[in-house]
Amino acid sequence: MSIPLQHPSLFRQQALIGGLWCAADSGILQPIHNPATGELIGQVPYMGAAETQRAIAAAQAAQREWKQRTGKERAAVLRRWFELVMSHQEDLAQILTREQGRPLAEARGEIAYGASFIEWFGEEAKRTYGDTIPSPQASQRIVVIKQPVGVVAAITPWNFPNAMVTRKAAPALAVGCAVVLKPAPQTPFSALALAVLAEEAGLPPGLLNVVTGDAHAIGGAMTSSTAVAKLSFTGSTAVGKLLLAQCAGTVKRVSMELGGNAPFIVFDDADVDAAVAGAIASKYRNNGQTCVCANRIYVQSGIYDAFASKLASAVRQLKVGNGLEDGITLGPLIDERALLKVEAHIADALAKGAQLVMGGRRHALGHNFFEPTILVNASADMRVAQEETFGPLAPLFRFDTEEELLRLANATESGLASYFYSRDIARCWRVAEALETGMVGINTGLITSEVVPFGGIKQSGLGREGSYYGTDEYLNIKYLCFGGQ
Ligand SMILES: O=CCCC(=O)O
Repeated sequence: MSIPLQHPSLFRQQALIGGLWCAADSGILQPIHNPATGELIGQVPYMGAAETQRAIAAAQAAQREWKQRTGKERAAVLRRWFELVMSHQEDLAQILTREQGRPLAEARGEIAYGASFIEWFGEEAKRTYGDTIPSPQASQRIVVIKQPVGVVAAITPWNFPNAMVTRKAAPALAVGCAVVLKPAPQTPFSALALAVLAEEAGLPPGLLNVVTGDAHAIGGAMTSSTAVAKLSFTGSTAVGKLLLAQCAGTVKRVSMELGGNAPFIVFDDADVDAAVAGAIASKYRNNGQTCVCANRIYVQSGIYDAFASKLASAVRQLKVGNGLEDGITLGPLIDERALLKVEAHIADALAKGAQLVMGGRRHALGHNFFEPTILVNASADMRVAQEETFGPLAPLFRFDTEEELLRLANATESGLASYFYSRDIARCWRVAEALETGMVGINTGLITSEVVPFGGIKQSGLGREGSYYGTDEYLNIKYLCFGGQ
């Protein structure tokens, strides 16, 4: 299958190690398919530990020189990278929609979102400020400086093939680190295209390496290497725990952006139309395949029926199909495993007393398409209450009091995002402070951008990405004590 691109060189079917585009040592290739059609898009090298170790060595060598550059010099390279990404937005979106499935309009949005991290962290490169601390000793002066951690290993997910790469690589490169990236096996082409543009922007060879292939072998080489100072991972909590355990052996710094189970709460005093619009944005963005997507929708009894009926009307307006076609708002799910999980959550909920308002089945279009689904009378004993569905399923739970709601919303090991709608300012503060999540949307269903600290508490992760807090993840703090003053 060929992709009609204005710049065909953006579609790379090789990995990048130390500035060289290369094949796997074994010569083995991994086929990549379009989730909307099943068609073969292309192939990437199926690499393993040996290639990863070479990428780490190349990164280590390149970082020695890169960390000596000024923040202003590094910022200039990132600025060029940002501009190139934006000027190739259409081609990058075409690649992204084919490998990931999201509608083209949404894919263009992701390219701009991804680029915003390059722009933001390029600007922050000039602001890795230190500190001075008044000394308790008259003869001493105390200064705090920040230095790049060194080589960063990054493992990124398939749900944001572009933006999760830049959200890790941009801050790392901005502060003087080098990166070895393993993109998700389903969506390697967006990451490889970003690397093509980084090269064109003048990023020196070896600073951004992209290794595709055997997740287990590549991850193992990354976590066991003493040359890798930091691992940044976005993906499931189960894999995150495994990587955390592997990183213990070399006491690496880690950032973990793991799974969520976001409550979306609508109080009786909410603006119901605004809450419906927020629920559509939060639940159906990327077809429900976002770690901050609403997973459990709690609606207070007084407006439960009105909300359910307005939500159903809004969901009926969504159009399922191949993301390359005009007017499509929901693409396919990523793979068969994703479909099976949505089906299992629906079957479990129906068996335990929920009722279907709409959807509930694989879509007539076949492949990985699923009907947008709404369930009412969901309850705490159902899998939809306890696990992230990661699909277009909106289960509606009923609650009576704020106290009951907080108990239900916080009854999970996840703590990534939460959302609620209310027009009572006192309640807004009270509930925002009581929700056990790293991020809270109040009267909004969309909460992410490059300027905010994205991240979770509980088992949703460690560390923050984006915002000025995001650079600290790639910096070591060093304190200097000047004696004899
Ligand atoms: O799914 C993870 C990222 C979601 C976002 O950045 O909005």
